[in-house]
Amino acid sequence: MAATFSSVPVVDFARLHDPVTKNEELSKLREAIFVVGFLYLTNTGLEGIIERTHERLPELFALSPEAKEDCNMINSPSFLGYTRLGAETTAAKTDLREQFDFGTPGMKPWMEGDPFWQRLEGPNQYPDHVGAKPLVEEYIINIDSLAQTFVRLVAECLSLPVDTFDSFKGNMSRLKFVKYPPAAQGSQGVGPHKDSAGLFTFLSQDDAGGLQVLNKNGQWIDVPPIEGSLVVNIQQGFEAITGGICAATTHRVIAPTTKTRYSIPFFLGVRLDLTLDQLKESAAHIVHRIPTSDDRKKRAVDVPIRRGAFEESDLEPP
Ligand SMILES: O=C(O)CCC(=O)C(=O)O
Ligand SMILES: [Fe+2]
Repeated sequence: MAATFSSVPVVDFARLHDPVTKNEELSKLREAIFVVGFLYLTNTGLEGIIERTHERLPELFALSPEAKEDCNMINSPSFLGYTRLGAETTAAKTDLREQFDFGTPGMKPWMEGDPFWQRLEGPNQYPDHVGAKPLVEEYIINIDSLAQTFVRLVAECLSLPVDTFDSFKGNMSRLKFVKYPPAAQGSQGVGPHKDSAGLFTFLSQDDAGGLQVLNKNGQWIDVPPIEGSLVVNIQQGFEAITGGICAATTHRVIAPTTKTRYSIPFFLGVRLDLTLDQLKESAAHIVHRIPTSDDRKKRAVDVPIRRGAFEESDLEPP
């Protein structure tokens, strides 16, 4: 039976940078990437900006319905802006959450003649609230830099050259502010899903709880809050470029019953101009470079990949 997990491992970002502890921490990271697809990242140095941002969320969500409608996502071809409570469905059920979506600042509006995929990269719609724009921009700059460092550490833990994944980064990443109001016991905050369009997610959750991940035995495992940490998970974009070896894990949020849950996920974007052929070629190349003694690589080339982006026959033999 495939190795599975009963809790989400903790990886210490500071220890990944200390020459004395680096190798030990890299092997924890490797195990988390291969077996769980989720980990807590602690000691990131972003605790200050994360705390300051959480402090501002209640007032942003308390803006008038008109102020929020003014920046409704419906106006944005890039799916950026506000989504009201109950407007989103996951796994055929309504999610009980309200959210603001932002993208990496500086994107130009799509123009006739631009490639069609570029419509997904566009300018933000900020709520009309003092300090909202600079806060979002500061958060994105900081977390984007952490995310890029993290991806290099992932390459290292897989024994790949550190820059292996650099060229897969997209022009635009996404940041969300999310509010889950209290609801009846067992209600769906967000239904079971895998994060899709990017490489990795970096989530800051408050102390309300409710996040769960699905292990390979079909059990839901709690991801209780650890103060100051980020919960990091693999997205399907990364799963595709690693030929299914590093798989995205299904997760969900059970709505809180007594207090509001606020969370801040950041989705590191993948390049949107990759063709399927380029993706297959680079995935085969990456899988090929992961040491042959590795069990998971053997599985990736031996058996059909159920959750990968393509069939086993596309991979080179080890
Ligand atoms: O809000 C959370 O804690 C998780 C959100 C999530 O999984 C998502 O938006 O993809
Ligand atoms: Fe998610």
